[in-house]
Amino acid sequence: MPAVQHTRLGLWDLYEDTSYNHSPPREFWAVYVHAVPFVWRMVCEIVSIRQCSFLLVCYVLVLLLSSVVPAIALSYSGQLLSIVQSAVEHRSIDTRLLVSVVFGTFLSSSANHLLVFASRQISRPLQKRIKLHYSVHIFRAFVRLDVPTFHDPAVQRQLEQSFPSYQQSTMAFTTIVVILNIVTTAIQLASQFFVLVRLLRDQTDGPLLAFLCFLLAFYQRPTTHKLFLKNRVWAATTRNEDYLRSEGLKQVASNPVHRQEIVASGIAPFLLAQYRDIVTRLSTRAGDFYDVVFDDAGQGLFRLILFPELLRSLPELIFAIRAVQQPASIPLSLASLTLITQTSRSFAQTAFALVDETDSIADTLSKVVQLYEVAKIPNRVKVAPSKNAEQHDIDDPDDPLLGRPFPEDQRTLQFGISVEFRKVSFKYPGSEICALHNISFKSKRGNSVIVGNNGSGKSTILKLISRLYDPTEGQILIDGIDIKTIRLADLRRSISVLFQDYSLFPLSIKDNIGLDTFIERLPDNYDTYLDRPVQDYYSGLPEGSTNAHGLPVDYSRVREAARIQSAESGGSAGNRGVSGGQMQRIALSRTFMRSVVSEESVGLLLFDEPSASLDPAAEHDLFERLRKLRGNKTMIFSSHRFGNLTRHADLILYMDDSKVVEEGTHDQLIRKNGEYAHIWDLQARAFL
Ligand SMILES: Nc1ncnc2c1ncn2[C@@H]1O[C@H](COP(=O)(O)OP(=O)(O)OP(=O)(O)O)[C@@H](O)[C@H]1O
Repeated sequence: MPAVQHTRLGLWDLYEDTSYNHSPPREFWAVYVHAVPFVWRMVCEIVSIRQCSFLLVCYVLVLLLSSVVPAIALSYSGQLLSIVQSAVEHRSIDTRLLVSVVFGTFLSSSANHLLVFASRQISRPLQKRIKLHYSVHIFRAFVRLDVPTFHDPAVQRQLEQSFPSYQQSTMAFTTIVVILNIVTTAIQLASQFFVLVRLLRDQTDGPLLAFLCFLLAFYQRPTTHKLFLKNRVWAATTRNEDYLRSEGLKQVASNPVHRQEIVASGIAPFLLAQYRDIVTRLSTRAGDFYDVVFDDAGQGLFRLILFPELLRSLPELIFAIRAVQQPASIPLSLASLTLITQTSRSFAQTAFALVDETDSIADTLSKVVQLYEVAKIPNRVKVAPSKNAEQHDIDDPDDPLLGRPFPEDQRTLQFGISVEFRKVSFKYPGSEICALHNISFKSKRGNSVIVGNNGSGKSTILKLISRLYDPTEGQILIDGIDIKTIRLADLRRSISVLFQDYSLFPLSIKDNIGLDTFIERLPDNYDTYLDRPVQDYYSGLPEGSTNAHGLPVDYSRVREAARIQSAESGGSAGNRGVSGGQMQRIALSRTFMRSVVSEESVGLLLFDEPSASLDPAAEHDLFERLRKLRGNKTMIFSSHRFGNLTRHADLILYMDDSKVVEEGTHDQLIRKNGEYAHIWDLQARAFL
């Protein structure tokens, strides 16, 4: 029975599923073994990128060459010291040997510089190509997710952790570098070990010292907090009201969306007082989760800082002790002692580097695994196997051919699509409240309107028809076919929808698919960006302050030169001077364009409050256009307004509290004299 362990860390509650906790050695090796196929896949992908195989081979060669240079240099400096020692002892010098050693030292140092230069020159284009390739991989990982999956906080967190900086993702290249570093450091270590053994061959304590350095360095790894072991499953949350409020207030103060409210209501001093109060109350307890975890990990510090230092001085220490114990066994000259300590130290440093890298590779490897695993997060909205249709082998849930083709005859779409709800109930993910409760209706081809109070479930019906979510219970039929069995791409192609909470993309109006007269008045017409997807950058001096030379800081000239709009000229933050109603018209145009351009493939149009932000003339115009556009297509509206829309509707659903309470045409519902008739009466009276 898997157990969840609860720990309090400061203000935070940590919940850990202990069934994932393994002993450290198993944990350590599992990361490596699990990562092998993923790394192999990554290397294959990199090699298949244009020119990357050539660059990669050059890069590997350069690194391999660089890894043996330190041993060669070490061997030359050893020989140099021997020459000095024999010169001191015998008062003579072998000039030819000296020249060749000096020349060799010069050559090895030049080779080192040259190789460092070459590796930089090769790594830049290699890194850029790999980065471009993986930016497409990451884009796909994001764009393929459906609504409930994407909005799941756990999935959001995984995406954040796997792609902390979307544009800057150099993960794959870093992995290659880390792996190659391990290989080259191991070669360095082996070659230096060889030089060391050769140099210390005649010393009684030489091999012992070398062995000791190697062993100690290998076991001396930095400690990791157990939470950051790669296979653990945990979540941390805080319920501290003060902390939540302080974070909320910080966002209120920093997010541009709230500025208008803060200024207009003059609440800045109130917010400040509130924030100051809370921060004083929280004092040092306030902190994000990772701050608390690192405070908790403090005890590893002694081992981390003190011990490596001790280890680095170990050669000198041992030799000093040996000198006291057995003066006859230690090297006699200072030159020999220097040679031994220098070589041992260089060896130990390389060994340390190897240990550090083995630790970082575990981290890197698990990121490679994440890079591929995140791209496979299963979507919640799945195509179900249908009884009558031929099913594909469900190996790839993203296969666009999965499911039943719809419609079987494309020509039928021009006559519209029927929609039927059978005992449908629905709760939004993570919500306990029923947004729809046991709803049944049949909207035949034609024009239906869903009306009702705020929060009664109108928008939710449209979201279920477009299969953003699946019902918690019950069944939805599209032209008599279970919606879950229909091929998703076909379903989406045949439905065009305008949501109440529509969003316009941070792209040009053209890209948003726009068609309206006010666009001509915008400075760049259709090319006007609604919201700039790229931020402008400014130097750190605040506008209106004075710099160190006493000059007032004014950005207007650089702004003008760079053609950057300031907030005053109406556009650096938020949308570029487009009103709410105009935004809605752009969104409507998008829906219209889809229906006009792909007239044959769209059979169902869904409109959620399409005229909420429109002026009366624009609203009239909208319904005129809809009438012309509609032909025989099915249209389903959700609306608060009763009027022409409901009067001519083939079916009206009146909703209250997640249920359909009345159903019929306008005349039928008026005759019934229920809720619909009551509201109609209220709205009509407002015009008397
Ligand atoms: N994403 C969501 N997560 C959780 N609950 C939601 C979500 N969206 C809507 N709800 C809840 O579902 C219920 C129905 O909402 P819905 O948006 O369908 O109502 P509506 O009739 O369209 O309202 P309105 O007239 O205000 O647009 C409401 O109680 C709402 O709070």
